[in-house]
Amino acid sequence: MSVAEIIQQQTVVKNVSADVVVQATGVTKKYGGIAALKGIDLTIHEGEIFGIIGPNGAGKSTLFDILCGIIQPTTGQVQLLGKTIQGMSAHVVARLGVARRFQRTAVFAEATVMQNLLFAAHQSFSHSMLGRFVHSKHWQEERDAFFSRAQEVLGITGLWDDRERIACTLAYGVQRRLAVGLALMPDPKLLFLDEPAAGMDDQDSDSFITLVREVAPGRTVIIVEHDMRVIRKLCHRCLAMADGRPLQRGQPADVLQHPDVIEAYLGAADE
Ligand SMILES: Nc1ncnc2c1ncn2[C@@H]1O[C@H](COP(=O)(O)OP(=O)(O)OP(=O)(O)O)[C@@H](O)[C@H]1O
Repeated sequence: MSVAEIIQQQTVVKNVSADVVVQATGVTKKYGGIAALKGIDLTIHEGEIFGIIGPNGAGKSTLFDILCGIIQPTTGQVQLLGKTIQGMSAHVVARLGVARRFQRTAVFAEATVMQNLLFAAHQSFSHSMLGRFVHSKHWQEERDAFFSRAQEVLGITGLWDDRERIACTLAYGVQRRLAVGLALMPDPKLLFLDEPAAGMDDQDSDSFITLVREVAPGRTVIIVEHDMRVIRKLCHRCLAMADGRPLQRGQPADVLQHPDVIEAYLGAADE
């Protein structure tokens, strides 16, 4: 069975099991006089790899930041994994099982790959410094758990042989792999990837697509991406935006050839 057939089949399965993981209703965002989002409704189901696309200034990053709780909408509501996230700090949202891989490479440059993963794990520590002394047995158990999780993530991301290498000495594509590894440390149910393929050549982006496919089972993945090749190959569905509004949504092949979407990209290119 071809990859396209597998994705097609997965899409059909997803439509049957309609467990909603992300629900945004009437989301708007104003920055002073600028309306970055003008009313977005969005439903994403468990297990989907969902893309958000659109020309520069369409509002993708603003929507993405709102969906993962980094910024609050001006009006409207967002539910993640069944919980309304209004008023929650990004840290509390993360505890729901949400992880974000940032647009920048986002690794600790002078630390080894393994140290990077362990730092990422410590950021999600359930004990404060005082708590670590009071619950030292639990802390040690947690630390051991982080170490085994880091080993798992090294395997998943194909970074085992690089585990003792200093992050800044890794090739660009490998650093990006590590950045995904950091986001995978808490084993999130919902994984947000912000322009993961930016700056990659076709070979790196193909290997990145394979990685995301491998880590996707059991999670929902949301990607903002300019590279339409990645969207086409990876996503089950996508939302195309323009000027703060939804333009089209559906399977990438249909959305990308829709005249309104083509027009939005051409219009942006003319500006
Ligand atoms: N912090 C901010 N303050 C003021 N205006 C903002 C801010 N963030 C975004 N905007 C404006 O909101 C609109 C949408 O921006 P946003 O970054 O969400 O678009 P985008 O689709 O992600 O664009 P790009 O692909 O270039 O990153 C733009 O007009 C932008 O200038």
